[in-house]
Amino acid sequence: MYARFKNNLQVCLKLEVNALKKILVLHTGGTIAMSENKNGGVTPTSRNPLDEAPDFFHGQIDLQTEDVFNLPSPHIGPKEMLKIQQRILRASDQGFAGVVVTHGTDTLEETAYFLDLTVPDELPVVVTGAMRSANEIGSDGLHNLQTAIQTAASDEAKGKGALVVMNDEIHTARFVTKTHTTNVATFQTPSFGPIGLVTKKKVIFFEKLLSHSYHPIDQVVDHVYLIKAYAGMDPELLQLIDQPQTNGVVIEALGAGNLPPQVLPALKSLLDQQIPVILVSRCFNGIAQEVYAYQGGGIQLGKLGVTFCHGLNGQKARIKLLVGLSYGLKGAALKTYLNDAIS
Ligand SMILES: NC(=O)C[C@H](N)C(=O)O
Repeated sequence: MYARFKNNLQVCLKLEVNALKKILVLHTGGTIAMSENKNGGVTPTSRNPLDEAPDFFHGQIDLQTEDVFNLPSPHIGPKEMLKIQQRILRASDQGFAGVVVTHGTDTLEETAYFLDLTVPDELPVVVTGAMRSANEIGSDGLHNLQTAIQTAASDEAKGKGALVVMNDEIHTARFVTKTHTTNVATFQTPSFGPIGLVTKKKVIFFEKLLSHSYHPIDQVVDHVYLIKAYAGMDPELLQLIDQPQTNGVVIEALGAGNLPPQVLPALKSLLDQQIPVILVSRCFNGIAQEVYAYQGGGIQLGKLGVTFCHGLNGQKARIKLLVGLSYGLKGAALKTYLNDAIS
């Protein structure tokens, strides 16, 4: 379906590229590969809209395109993420200078962070998508694809971990999140902001990555859960996942990292069985920390053995827990791995 685009598109970065670079574009589906039908529903089409991509760069980038699969992103889970990662790991041996992944936006931040945690950062990986399908007015797919390729081809993109490029902004996969259901400016990085911009003339980075570790896993564990705390939280939620197959749980806690006291017995039962329990905040900004000393407060939770994961949102912390467990990390090593989100 993508063959014509794949084989014919010899594109070039019209701006600041010195040598011909080999960039791999991996399509995985999402709105960027969809069109609106006559009833107003947005669906994957038999002819992929990206086939219509113009020759943006006039032969100055050696661009190769492949379909990994064509799925709406709510159909994507860790097994599909692993498939994308395995293809990217092969790409570095095949002489590609960078990889762009097109992806549905609903779970884009999770796939992007999975790639950040499992691919070495010498190979730029840039994930992009679209909020408007190909035949909607103001469709953003081709523009995002173009700017993502520009970013992947930029020398500065190396050593930054996986990136998300949408709406002319460059964000780290680690912290970016989808903040709006439909707006094209949906991808934002709470607390920190973007680390770069794609302008009409060039790709500009204004932040450096301080540290990056990766774990090249080749399988993924399952039964890693994500639960959100709320006022009057029912302990039954935690009791329900108290099962032999449970590998770990992330809780989006209240405020700075606190839980209602009535869930403590169920929480303790999980911890007594060495099931890792990771705490993040349900707040949009800031980090979860051991601050409060009342019952259910962060200090008590820390003493019980809960792991605080600083700065990640719930869905990212779940991906990190899943990657750590899939790599075989346990006990103190797993705790350190999850603590270290910011640095
Ligand atoms: N804008 C999008 O891509 C949303 C779509 N539902 C998806 O994630 O596949």
